Amino acid sequence: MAISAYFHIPFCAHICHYCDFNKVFAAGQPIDDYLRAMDKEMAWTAAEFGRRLQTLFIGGGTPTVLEPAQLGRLFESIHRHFQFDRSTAEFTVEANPDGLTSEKLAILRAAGVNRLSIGVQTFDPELLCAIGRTHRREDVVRAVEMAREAGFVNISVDLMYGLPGQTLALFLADLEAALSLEVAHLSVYSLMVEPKTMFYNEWRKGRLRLPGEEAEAEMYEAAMDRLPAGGYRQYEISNYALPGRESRHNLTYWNNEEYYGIGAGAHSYIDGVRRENIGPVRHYIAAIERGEWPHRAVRRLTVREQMEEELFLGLRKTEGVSKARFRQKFGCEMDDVFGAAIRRELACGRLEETNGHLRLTKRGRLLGNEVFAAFLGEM
Ligand SMILES: C[S@@+](CC[C@H](N)C(=O)[O-])C[C@H]1O[C@@H](n2cnc3c(N)ncnc32)[C@H](O)[C@@H]1O
Ligand SMILES: C[S@@+](CC[C@H](N)C(=O)[O-])C[C@H]1O[C@@H](n2cnc3c(N)ncnc32)[C@H](O)[C@@H]1O
Ligand code: SF4
Repeated sequence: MAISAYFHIPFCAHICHYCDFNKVFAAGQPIDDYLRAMDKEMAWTAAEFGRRLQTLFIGGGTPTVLEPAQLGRLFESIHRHFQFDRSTAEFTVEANPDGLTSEKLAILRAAGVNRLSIGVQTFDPELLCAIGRTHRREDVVRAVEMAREAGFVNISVDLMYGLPGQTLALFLADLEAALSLEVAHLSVYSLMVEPKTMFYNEWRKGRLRLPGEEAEAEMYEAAMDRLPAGGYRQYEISNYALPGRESRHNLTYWNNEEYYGIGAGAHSYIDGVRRENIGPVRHYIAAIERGEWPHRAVRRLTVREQMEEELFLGLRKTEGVSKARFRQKFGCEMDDVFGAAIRRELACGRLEETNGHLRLTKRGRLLGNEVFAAFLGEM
């Protein structure tokens, strides 16, 4: 059976003030050793769990900071260890708007990459500076143009809201600018202030001026109104797509299906077991060079935990969780397991039932975390 695979490239040319993903400043890093270590992890993974892939996602960090020759080696490894059908597999690479070149884009296309996810966050020059991004609005327009010239049709753009100093008016302007790009897919994330980021330090010192909960909710609602008016369907709490352009890779996560995670800090889910790889680059390389799987944590989920994940991940999708799929996977009814919490959330209008699916209402989407907390409280 074909499966999804995530490949992590933890290097960035510059570190953004909000980012808590597994990444390091690229200069001086043992990138070639890292790619060799990934090659081994790919070989072990393919031998143990199978070679056939249906979706591939190279994320980071910034995969496109790799030099052309390094990108070539990464793709050579992927093609040597795994098999996928170029015409049907979804193959995404993440990129920043600056630093993308037509040479790199051509290498991606030649390797079978057919989806490009560009991190834009905002188009406003002052906000870009405030969050530590190095690109300008012109870079975004040029990156999208260059990607199209290279043959990319399936392009996605990430935006963020709730940024320090961001107003509803500024965010509405970002939505319009994003719409004018006419890309296939938009992800719209609310800023999370996470430990070990520059923003967290400022926030602790009381120096980070965030828009506040109410303004943030208004921005979320603005996206939920404006993007569908532009032809995009919201298919997940933070994701919007033109018809047929939903991210199949990310849907494997929300459908609680299996995936490989290769590289430092990558997560995988296979046969009911979640694994998290070692994060620090040198420790990851050292484990592999000793001939050991680079795992930091391995946990077999109980059936109960698998059911909870089916519910929580599935509720992120606009269509919700399918009751029939739940029955098929677990041999029992969702209502028998979570009945009391479901009934309460239905009664207060944060959940609804349609076409055999349980899903968040529009209000529920706004209060997503509270709904999840209500379920967890019950458990
Ligand atoms: C981890 S980055 C990797 C891709 C690429 N380096 C970039 O910056 O676009 C992927 C996306 O995660 C989102 N992101 C990162 N940190 C975040 C945070 N603290 N809160 C919300 N979204 C965040 C951003 O929208 C970003 O585009
Ligand atoms: C925030 S999402 C952005 C996706 C993008 N909006 C899209 O539609 O393709 C991607 C980020 O999630 C993280 N990520 C995704 N899958 C992962 C996995 N299996 N293990 C570790 N990190 C993962 C990576 O940091 C990656 O840069
Ligand atoms: S947001 Fe992207 S470019 Fe910025 S530090 Fe995180 S991974 Fe690197």
